[in-house]
Amino acid sequence: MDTFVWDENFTTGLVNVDDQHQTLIASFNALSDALQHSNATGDEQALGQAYEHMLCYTLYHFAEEEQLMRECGLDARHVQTHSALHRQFVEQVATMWSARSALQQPAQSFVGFLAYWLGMHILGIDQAMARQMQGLAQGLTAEQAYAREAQLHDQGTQALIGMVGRLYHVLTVQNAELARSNALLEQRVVERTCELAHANARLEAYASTDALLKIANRGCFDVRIVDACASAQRRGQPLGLLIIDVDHFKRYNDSYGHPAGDGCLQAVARAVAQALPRSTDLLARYGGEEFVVILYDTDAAGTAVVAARVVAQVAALALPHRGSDVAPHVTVSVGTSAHQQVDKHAAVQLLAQADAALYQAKATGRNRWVAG
Ligand SMILES: Nc1nc2c(ncn2[C@@H]2O[C@H](COP(=O)(O)OP(=O)(O)OP(=O)(O)O)[C@@H](O)[C@H]2O)c(=O)[nH]1
Repeated sequence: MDTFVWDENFTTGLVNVDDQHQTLIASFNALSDALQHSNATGDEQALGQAYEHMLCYTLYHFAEEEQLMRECGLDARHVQTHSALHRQFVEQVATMWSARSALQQPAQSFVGFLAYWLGMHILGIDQAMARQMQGLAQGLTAEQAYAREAQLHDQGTQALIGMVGRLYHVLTVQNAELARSNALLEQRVVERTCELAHANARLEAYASTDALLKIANRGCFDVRIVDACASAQRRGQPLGLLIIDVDHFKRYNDSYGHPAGDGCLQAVARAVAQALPRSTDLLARYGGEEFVVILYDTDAAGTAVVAARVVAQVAALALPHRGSDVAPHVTVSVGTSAHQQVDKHAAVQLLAQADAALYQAKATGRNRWVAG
């Protein structure tokens, strides 16, 4: 549907100018269609082409009109004002075009601006140009034609035309500013969302990490073991578990003091982490001096290998422990469990079995692992 409809009042009587106005209106209407179309389909390429075409033709028409005015010898004051309006239009249209993505209703705003501007321009200054050209043809001097044109309009009409022109200018500037502040606002929202996501991630990590040992805490383990069982069940994969307890740790604290005990736990956590073959395995602090490890896709044999490695790795630390009657250094006991086929009760069972095995490891001399 045509946005801008030709009206006989737009006829200036200058054949070339009228023809060009008709072509210009056709290019405005084509752009209007492309805007509506791109709204519905997102086809930016056709829209860009329609805009380029409209702009090129506008520039061509303005240049032709300005040349015609000079050739006819119109009064310089008119030529100057008229050319300034052309330049203003090109600036305004470019501003609106670049800001259109931030406008509430880009198609309506943009096309509305084109239609009203062109209407005002043809009815106003283009008709004034045509009348002055007629004046010249009738033998008036450029100055006389210009003066007669001024008399044609009462002061109220002149002021009104001037005001409408200024109104367009203000509107365009405001639209551009609105678009800029919208873009700024959007950017701020993106930045704040990003900061919030980082803060949430930090909070989540903080909430699921043991402050002393910097490994997963009990809460994290409780969630992960349920997930691990569900995943193993779904994929038909085995799942292994270790519970690790530092031997005679109370005596360690008693002998070396609580801060040294903290350091010992940190060293043990590092040693256990080194004994874990896969980055997907989860080491967590189960409580006090107890650790727990989830071994994904690991059967009983694999679990036994890891358990043996944990016991050896901690012993290899050779951390002196004068209170221990097991060895002169810090040792751990490990209870293991592994399910070949995981079902929905697996988490509770794996923990109970590993716990019972740990008890056995303690009861049978410590510094060892026992399979549950
Ligand atoms: N330094 C320190 N000690 C802790 C921490 N958490 C728990 N403990 C201590 O660890 C000790 C655990 O002692 P018990 O549960 O009796 O076990 P144990 O002495 O290791 O003896 P077994 O397990 O039988 O070998 C307690 O004295 C707790 O106070 C901690 O974060 N830092």
